[in-house]
Amino acid sequence: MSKNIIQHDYQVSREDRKSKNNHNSFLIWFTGLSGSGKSTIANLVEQQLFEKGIKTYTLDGDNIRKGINNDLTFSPEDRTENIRRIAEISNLMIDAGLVVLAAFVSPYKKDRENVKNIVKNSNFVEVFINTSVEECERRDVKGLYKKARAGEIKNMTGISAPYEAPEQPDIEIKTEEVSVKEAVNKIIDHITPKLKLDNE
Ligand SMILES: Nc1ncnc2c1ncn2[C@@H]1O[C@H](COP(=O)(O)OS(=O)(=O)O)[C@@H](OP(=O)(O)O)[C@H]1O
Ligand SMILES: Nc1ncnc2c1ncn2[C@@H]1O[C@H](COP(=O)(O)OP(=O)(O)O)[C@@H](O)[C@H]1O
Repeated sequence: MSKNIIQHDYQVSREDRKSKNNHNSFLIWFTGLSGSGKSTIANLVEQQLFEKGIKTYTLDGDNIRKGINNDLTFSPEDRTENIRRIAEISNLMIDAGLVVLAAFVSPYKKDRENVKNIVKNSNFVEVFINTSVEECERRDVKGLYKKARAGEIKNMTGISAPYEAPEQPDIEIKTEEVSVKEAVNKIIDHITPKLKLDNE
């Protein structure tokens, strides 16, 4: 089927959009357990970028799993499809000239590798929000761990489903050791050089 799909080249290119925005576009991918701190940190990173005039957009479970991916469960296969679609959406947004922040548990290494392949290595910054399951369970922001322990939620990452930690993330944040502010600063410091256009 795909052999009959012929890509149309449009006159306004990704490069044109980047130079109009005066910054590069890429994907900052936050992975970690539920309650690890992905949304808290991504939200503050986006605010700082936004205030500097950077064009951003954040994708997270709320706007994706309630919308375009509302047909998907937490089975391994559906998580893979969830992450694949998010990667494709991110790729379009990168094309549109945005700095995309994506905050998903994304527990499988092969799925995160697939994201990197879809958006291309140079457009992918992996941020591992490394918080122990004990701490996430203690925080239990949404009461999900309690439900998982009671057997009301199956496939709960960290309890009854695996989390494959990144081995060489671009950035690792141990939230039990650093404050939210320190975490945000570390990420901003890492991505600031990446924002600069190559011809500057
Ligand atoms: N079984 C199970 N395991 C993990 N998480 C669960 C589960 N059921 C519901 N939730 C809630 O869904 C959010 C995770 O969705 P994601 O799309 O990020 O998951 S995944 O990347 O497809 O694994 C996750 O959001 P965050 O807490 O923001 O990570 C949870 O609120
Ligand atoms: N250093 C830290 N970094 C991020 N979150 C932290 C930190 N210390 C405590 N928290 C708290 O942990 C919780 C993380 O929740 P959330 O950001 O929704 O996680 P996730 O998006 O990974 O599910 C928040 O209540 C946040 O205030």
